[in-house]
Amino acid sequence: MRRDRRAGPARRRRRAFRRRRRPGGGQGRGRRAGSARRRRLAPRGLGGGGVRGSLTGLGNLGLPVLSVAGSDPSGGAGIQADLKAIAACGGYGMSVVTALTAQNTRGVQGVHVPPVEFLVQQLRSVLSDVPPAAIKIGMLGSAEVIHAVASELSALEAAGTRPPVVLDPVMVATSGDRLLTPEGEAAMSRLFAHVDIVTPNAPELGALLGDDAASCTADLVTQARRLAREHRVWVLAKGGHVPVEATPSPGGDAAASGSVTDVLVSPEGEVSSLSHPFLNTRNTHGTGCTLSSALATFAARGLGWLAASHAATDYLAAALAGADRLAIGSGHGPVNHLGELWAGAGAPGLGAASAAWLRLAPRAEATYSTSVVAQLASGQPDAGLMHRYLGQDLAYLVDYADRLDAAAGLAEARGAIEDAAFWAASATACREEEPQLHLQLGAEVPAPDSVTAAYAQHLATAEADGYEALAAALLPCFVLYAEVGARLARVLPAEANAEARAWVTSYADPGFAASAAEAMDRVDAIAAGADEPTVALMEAAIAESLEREIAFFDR
Ligand SMILES: Nc1ncnc2c1ncn2[C@@H]1O[C@H](COP(=O)(O)OP(=O)(O)OP(=O)(O)O)[C@@H](O)[C@H]1O
Ligand SMILES: Cc1ncc(COP(=O)(O)O)c(N)n1
Repeated sequence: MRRDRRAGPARRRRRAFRRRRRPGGGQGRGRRAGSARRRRLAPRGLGGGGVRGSLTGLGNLGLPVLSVAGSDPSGGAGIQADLKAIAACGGYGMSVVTALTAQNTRGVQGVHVPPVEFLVQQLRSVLSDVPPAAIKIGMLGSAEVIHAVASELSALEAAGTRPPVVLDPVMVATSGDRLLTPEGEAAMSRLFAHVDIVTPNAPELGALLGDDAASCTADLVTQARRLAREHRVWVLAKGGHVPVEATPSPGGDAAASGSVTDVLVSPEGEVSSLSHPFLNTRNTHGTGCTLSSALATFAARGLGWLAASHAATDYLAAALAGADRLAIGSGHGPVNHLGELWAGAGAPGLGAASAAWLRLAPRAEATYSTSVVAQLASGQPDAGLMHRYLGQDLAYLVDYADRLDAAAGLAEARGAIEDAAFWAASATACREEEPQLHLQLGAEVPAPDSVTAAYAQHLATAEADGYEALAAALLPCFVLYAEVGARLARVLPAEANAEARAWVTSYADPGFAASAAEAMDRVDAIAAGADEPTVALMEAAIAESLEREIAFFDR
């Protein structure tokens, strides 16, 4: 399929966040969780707290959730992550800042804890005006801060107004940098009497118990039960640091194989496991912050701790699955907090072609199960299969280049000179450049088979429908190949053979990604000038081309 590496850089980065099917049917589970509303356990020692009801006309959306946490100026963790997660999960986020960090995706360069009196002032300002429906506590920084927060919570308890409280006992960042003084670590348990649920990761759980970090789920369960029993508190012990058997596979935004298990233990010692596919991504900065904020928000919305834990881990799994599409920073990037929303409802300003492609993302996942892509991902594609596929691709490219030229002609006729130049340059690359890969891999041009012919027929029909439909029909060949190239580059085994490596290198090329992004931008712009029926025609053409691509890869 054809894409052009010489067609110039994309003007804007493509915003292509794909919706990913949630592991284990997240929606269904969410619905089950919803039915658990009202069964939420009241905070210990309190008369209820609970759901505030539909005060706003938004149902149980938009209830205030307070994050008491540190600031991460790079936006992936701390209050910045919390506010995004709270919003994404349906809450109204508020934040009281405990500490400022100088950090980015590579690590923490500095920590500043402002005077504790000012923290107390912030808390009282917020609490006296906007009683939160739940509170999440994150980075505290020092023992002094811990004591101050404990006192404020205890004042709320005395007044009978403490809402559900989630404590993420943040000690060390993903980068390994310390976020709490040793005195603070020792003081952390002082807060347990004033919170409902604690969400330690494995090293934090070990530290809280004066034990080693759990190295398997069974140990995590044992330790979580101990903490829950000793402090009469719910414990959601996170399994992200517990070793997992993982082998790369292509079947996810980040490759998934094996699972990560979090463990929820009630104060009475009842254990529930929450498992999600392990995602082979380095973009895990702020997962703990995100999870605890989501948990607080679902509690604010009236879910019990088990239901809220399911909903929160499902949300996080989806945000993690979309993390690689954000591409923020050079270290451990953030999760994609709003990716599911953008994919579902669309994002403001998103072009019609981009939006159509986002909506098609669940369908596009089928690409990774096709014989050709799955075998390429294994690193050892069957030679016969590749020969057949590459030969048909050569045959396809002949026709595709002609259609690109046709698009150039139609664009020129309308005076769209830049579009015309882009399509024409793409056609040239399609004839002169791309087949070199195929020929290098030993392909010969055969007669088009029925799949290739059907794709050619679809492009011909699109051309007959007009410039807009043709441009739309040409698009998936660019963007799907760029996406497949990028994803396979992440999961290709080190021992991949030369054929797999050459294919993946070719389509993971940044110049090609830029061309695909430019194609998307141009088709978005074409759609922006089209009327509604034409946009509908374009959306249908994109969907049809995707089907043809999937069929093409499945030989
Ligand atoms: N690679 C992964 N794939 C899937 N889920 C993950 C992965 N890494 C972490 N998680 C999930 O993210 C959440 C946070 O887990 P983790 O044990 O890493 O906590 P944490 O150390 O507090 O997070 P952070 O990375 O923010 O420090 C858990 O729900 C865990 O299951
Ligand atoms: C302000 C702040 N709070 C919490 C974390 C922990 O998040 P992570 O462990 O993902 O770095 C962080 N890095 N920064």
